[in-house]
Amino acid sequence: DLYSSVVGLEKLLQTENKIIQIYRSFVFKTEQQISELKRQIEKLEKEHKNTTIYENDPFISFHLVKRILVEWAAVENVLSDRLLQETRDNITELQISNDFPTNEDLSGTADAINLISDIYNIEITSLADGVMNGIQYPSHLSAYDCYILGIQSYLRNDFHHTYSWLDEALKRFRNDRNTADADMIEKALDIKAYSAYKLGDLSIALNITTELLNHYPNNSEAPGNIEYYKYMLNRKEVPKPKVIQHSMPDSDIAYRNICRKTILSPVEITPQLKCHYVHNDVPFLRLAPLKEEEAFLNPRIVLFKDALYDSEIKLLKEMVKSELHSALVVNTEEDGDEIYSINRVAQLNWIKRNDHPRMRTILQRAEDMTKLDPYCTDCTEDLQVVNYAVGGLYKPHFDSLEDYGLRYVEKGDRIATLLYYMNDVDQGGATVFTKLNMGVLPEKGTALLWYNQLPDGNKKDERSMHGACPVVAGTKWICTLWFHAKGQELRRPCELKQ
Ligand SMILES: O=C(O)CCC(=O)C(=O)O
Ligand SMILES: [Fe+2]
Repeated sequence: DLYSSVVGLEKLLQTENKIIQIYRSFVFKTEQQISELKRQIEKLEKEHKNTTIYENDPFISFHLVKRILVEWAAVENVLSDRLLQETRDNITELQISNDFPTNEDLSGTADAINLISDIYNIEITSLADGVMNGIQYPSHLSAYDCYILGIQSYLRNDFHHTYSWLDEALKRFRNDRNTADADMIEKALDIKAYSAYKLGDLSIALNITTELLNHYPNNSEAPGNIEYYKYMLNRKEVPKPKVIQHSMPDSDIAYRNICRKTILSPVEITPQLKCHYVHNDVPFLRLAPLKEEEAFLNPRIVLFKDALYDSEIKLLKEMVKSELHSALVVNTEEDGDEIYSINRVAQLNWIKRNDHPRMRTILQRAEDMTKLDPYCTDCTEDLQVVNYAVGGLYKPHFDSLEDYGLRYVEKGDRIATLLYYMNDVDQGGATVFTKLNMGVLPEKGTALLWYNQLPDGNKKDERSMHGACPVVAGTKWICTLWFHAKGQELRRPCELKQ
């Protein structure tokens, strides 16, 4: 998908530019043809006007026949179909390229907007006004935009959002008659009524359909529907909503609740959280100590400031940019196969430790922070660089691979996660720990460190469940280094004790 990463969006922008160029070129060439056409018509018209049949001209018949048969025929050729065909071919070529958005991109962007509304509890009207959690953004949604979002939600059988978006679209069409299109309003009323019916509200469905029939007396469906709604209402049976309300797992509820909070660090423990400079007895760190900040005490979760430098961030982004691909997750139901999932919307790529000489310094600092060994084979995975676009998220999960079958056993489990934030996110995108009721907002250059295994290293720490809240505005870049149990035997026992 193109919409779910910054790189994809850059491609889309280039694609749009190509569309502009194709049509501009068509217009330019057509204008040239038109002026050539004018020139030729004027020339032949002049000759035509100068022709008098009764004049003493020996060539009169030759000229007249030649003009009509040869010269006017040539005029016809100036208007070539080729230009139109060429333009259509260029557009088709673009449409079948990988850089052209698909219907999935459109529904994906609509899903992202609906998700932001749900997770952050933002009213559709406020969202459409570009106001998100009290922040006014420069961009907003038109009546037509709301209509399209309504149709997209409808195609997903998501009648709640369909109803809200079409309601909003109709309000906006009413306020701005210029953009109102009669067919669109008719369709919006029709689907809005149907959504109300699907949501189990027959009287609203009846009201909207009556309004529909008042404005569009020729609508063929409305009379029958009105009759049906009246009949159902008279039966006085309370109709059951036809939509299945999916019950949210507890972890999702906790996730949503923490994502909504404005202060993510738990008030109860904030006064106890300390920050200090650490040198871990490393001579270099005595000169340039690490800045460590506690984010949680039990289990211990810490932040390191300046864990990644701006130049390194720039380098890492450049290294992955051209080859980002959609994130996969391990499928717990099917033998740990990797699958696409709505639980993780992001694009990523991996960097090997030998891909660039500067990886050495980055790993050196990782070692200083974690006191774990990042160099040995199987001690860590490659560095995973991830980009989330608007709506990008990672639902609550464990990094520990305990539940995912045997294929990871060789390396040992992921005992610790070191997550670097590569930018400040305009809004959203916090990392939240659902069992701990706390979260951390991305801050450029800062790294977050936590343990996924209990101190004895043999079992997943249930408290390590975490997720990434949806990005509301801007984009989010992170990179992650997972430390595996293998190779850490000498470092782990004492260091992970609390
Ligand atoms: O993006 C985040 O904040 C969390 C990412 C994460 O949990 C992961 O990649 O495993
Ligand atoms: Fe994770």
